[in-house]
Amino acid sequence: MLCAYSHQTLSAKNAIALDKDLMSIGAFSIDQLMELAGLSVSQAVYRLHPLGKGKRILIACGPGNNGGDGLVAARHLSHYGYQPIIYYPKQSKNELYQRLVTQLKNLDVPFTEDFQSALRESHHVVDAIFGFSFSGDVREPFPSVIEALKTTSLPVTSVDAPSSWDIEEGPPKSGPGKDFHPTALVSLTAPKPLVKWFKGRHFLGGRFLSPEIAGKYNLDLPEYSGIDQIVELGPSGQKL
Ligand SMILES: NC(=O)C1=CN([C@@H]2O[C@H](COP(=O)(O)OP(=O)(O)OC[C@H]3O[C@@H](n4cnc5c(N)ncnc54)[C@H](O)[C@@H]3O)[C@@H](O)[C@H]2O)[C@@H](O)CC1
Ligand SMILES: [K+]
Repeated sequence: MLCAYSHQTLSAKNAIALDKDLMSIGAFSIDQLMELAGLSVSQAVYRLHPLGKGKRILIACGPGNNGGDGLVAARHLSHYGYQPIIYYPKQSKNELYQRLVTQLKNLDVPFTEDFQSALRESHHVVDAIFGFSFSGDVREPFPSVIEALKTTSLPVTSVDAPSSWDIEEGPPKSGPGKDFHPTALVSLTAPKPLVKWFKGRHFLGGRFLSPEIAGKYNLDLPEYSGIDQIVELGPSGQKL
């Protein structure tokens, strides 16, 4: 049964504030949060796209933490038996990301600079390009990548936000992201206001909220079951 409820979304401003609270009040390190976020994404891909549907998963990673979630998800997917391939054109020099890249190289996970060719050989795409800190027009080299995500016939799973969507206002009215509607979305911590415009399969992940922090942001979120790192929601964030 679907039942709508209030306070199920987090504005971009509150998502940033909550992220800081998780690291101060919550005493988490960014590595821990990214690991749990990426683990959630890997579980959503496994749920949506079991190994028998095809093993080649193209993971498009952006320059920030959304991209880091993609790198972590790729490592888990490799351990599950998938064959991830990474497109990561704007690599951060930050030590955290460099370690994530080394971990993937140690598993012989390939990196590519040719997104279009990799797309032709893949079975599923993970969009880990931009999350809650995206703003403005999409800058190079990502416009053609977003355009390809929009037109591909492959399923696309977006991490935290469909990349190029405004966190509050949803799909852009012009540019490469116009009419980009991914197959699935994994909202991290809590759905963002953009879910009002989302129509696909929707999961919540990032199982790290304490009652204190959830209460501070007045979040009324569903319970995770057993050892699951994800819980399925309605497209606009309703509890199922
Ligand atoms: N508390 C949470 O919910 C957590 C969130 N995490 C992830 O962190 C994400 C937010 O990470 P960040 O704040 O690093 O930001 P993002 O990863 O959303 O994006 C920031 C990067 O994108 C670039 N960028 C922004 N607008 C652009 C444009 N128009 N064209 C081209 N490049 C653009 C910025 O220069 C910056 O490098 C979340 O969406 C989520 O995926 C997790 O890693 C950890 C826990
Ligand atoms: K994304």
